[in-house]
Amino acid sequence: MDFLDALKRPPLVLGVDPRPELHGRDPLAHIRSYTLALMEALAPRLAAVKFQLAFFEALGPQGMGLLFELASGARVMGLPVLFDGKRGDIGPTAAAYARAYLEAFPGSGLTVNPYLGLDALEPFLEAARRTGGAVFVLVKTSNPGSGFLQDLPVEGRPLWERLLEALAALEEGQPGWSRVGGVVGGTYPEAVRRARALAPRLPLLVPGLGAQGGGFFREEGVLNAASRALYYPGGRPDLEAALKAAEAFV
Ligand SMILES: O=C(O)c1cc(=O)[nH]c(=O)n1[C@@H]1O[C@H](COP(=O)(O)O)[C@@H](O)[C@H]1O
Repeated sequence: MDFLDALKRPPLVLGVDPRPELHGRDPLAHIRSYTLALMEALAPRLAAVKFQLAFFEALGPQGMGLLFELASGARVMGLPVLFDGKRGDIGPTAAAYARAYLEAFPGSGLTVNPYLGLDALEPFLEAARRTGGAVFVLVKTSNPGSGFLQDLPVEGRPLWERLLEALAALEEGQPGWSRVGGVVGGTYPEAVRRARALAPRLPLLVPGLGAQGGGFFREEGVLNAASRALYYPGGRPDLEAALKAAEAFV
């Protein structure tokens, strides 16, 4: 499955960030059954499922096994899988991260961190080209302090805009959507619109919908991601409420 197919689906991404304390006495078993049921119920309304690696890593080795099972389940349901790991390192290590999450685990998209520079992004991009994947680079993140580095002026423009333009240049000359995307927080609506205008061929992952106060964007190529607002509507696992929440968005 090519991750870019996500862009032909409804523009909503289910974020899976499981908190074991909300899942009763056998949390892993409940996270497994709830997530599978939720993905199945929401599938026609979703572009993709985004698994936040930190929450699975925090569950230890069994959590990583569960991640593999749930990501495989999503693929069987025909849903593109995005791993949110915000990885980034020197070339050979970046290549190992890319092998891990775009090949060994059944993902086809991965979030990455651009702090090491464009050469360090290349192994991710190379893996994405080979596997039909996509790489989403942190551009303007949703958190209140993101401006400290990301808004720094560079030749009169915010750093994140310069980064976005450099990312757009990576896949120049290729037809269709780029395999490099940008992450722009929905808590900064002006930045989402500006990013859409500056890099029209880049898929944009826009997290922050709902719980962080971010809105829903209908611009082409925008994937709106919600974790708590969809996975724990009302603050707990609730299939019916999640379906209603998804219906309200899409
Ligand atoms: O890359 C991300 O997905 C991401 C980028 C960003 O700028 N802000 C952000 O919140 N995220 C992730 O999106 C999810 C947001 O969760 P909710 O606030 O519960 O919807 C978390 O998994 C975050 O790690």
